[in-house]
Amino acid sequence: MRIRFTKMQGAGNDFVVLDETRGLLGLSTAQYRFLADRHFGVGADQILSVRPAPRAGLDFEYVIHNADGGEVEHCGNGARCFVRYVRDKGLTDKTAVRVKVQQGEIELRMNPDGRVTVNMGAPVFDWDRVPFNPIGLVSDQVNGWPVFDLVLGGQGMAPAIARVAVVSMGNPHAVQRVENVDTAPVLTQGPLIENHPAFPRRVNAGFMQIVSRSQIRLRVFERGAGETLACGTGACAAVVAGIRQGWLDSCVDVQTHGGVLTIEWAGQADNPVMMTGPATPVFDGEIDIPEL
Ligand SMILES: N[C@@H](CCC[C@H](N)C(=O)O)C(=O)O
Repeated sequence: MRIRFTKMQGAGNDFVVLDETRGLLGLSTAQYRFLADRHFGVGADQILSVRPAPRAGLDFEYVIHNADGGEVEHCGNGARCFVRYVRDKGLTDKTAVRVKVQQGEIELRMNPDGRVTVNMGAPVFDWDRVPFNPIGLVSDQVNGWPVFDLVLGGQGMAPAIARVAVVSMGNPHAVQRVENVDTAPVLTQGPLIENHPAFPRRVNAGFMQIVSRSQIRLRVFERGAGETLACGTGACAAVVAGIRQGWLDSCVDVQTHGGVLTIEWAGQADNPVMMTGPATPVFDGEIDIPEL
């Protein structure tokens, strides 16, 4: 099967975007994995499939698959690329669109400066909904906010403890504070946190360096994709965790290896998290996808 695609990136988190507004392509898990493969396919952290709105009042639905082929609930950088894509391709001329993702509905707005603002919805702290099982973990409180010690041990590494705050932005995140993201153990601890048994659907592992009350540096080892140059939901989760622990103000610039995302959160559980950042097309192409 030969399909058309658009390659996009948002702060260096890269995507293959597929137009399924006129019919589903019916790709298998292995075919998503093939598209994401940087040697045999196009190469991407995630695949975004744009579909028609499932009900009146919505403009579209978009479905997200990680590079490992698994479908996921949410993707912040992908949301910004999605809205740029539907406008560039003439699928809508609206500057504000409402879209269904797996875990709900989100609103997106194109700004005059070309950046995109996404209302990511309210963070979720209900452990069952993350999902997260804290039973048996040592916990503490920072500014009245619970943090948990994950005991990590892998082949060839001394046992380590990662003290994480847990939050869902529709998808699960475990965020720890580090002195310096450049030397943080992202590649050694990341896979161990991702697969820690306290997270039954695995988790995205964030490493946050506080620069000031309005600026952090962040690296994220993403579930199903490994370390990416930026993670939008990870940036939201880190800022929420930093505000809750008393370290950050309500508007924070998040410096990632791929660019800056601006995150705003008023601090109450039901306040939505707003994310603003870039969304850039890279190229259009066609590819033959094997039967997999
Ligand atoms: N890169 C994304 C997050 C994509 C999904 C994530 N890997 C997960 O499995 O939850 C973002 O920008 O938020």
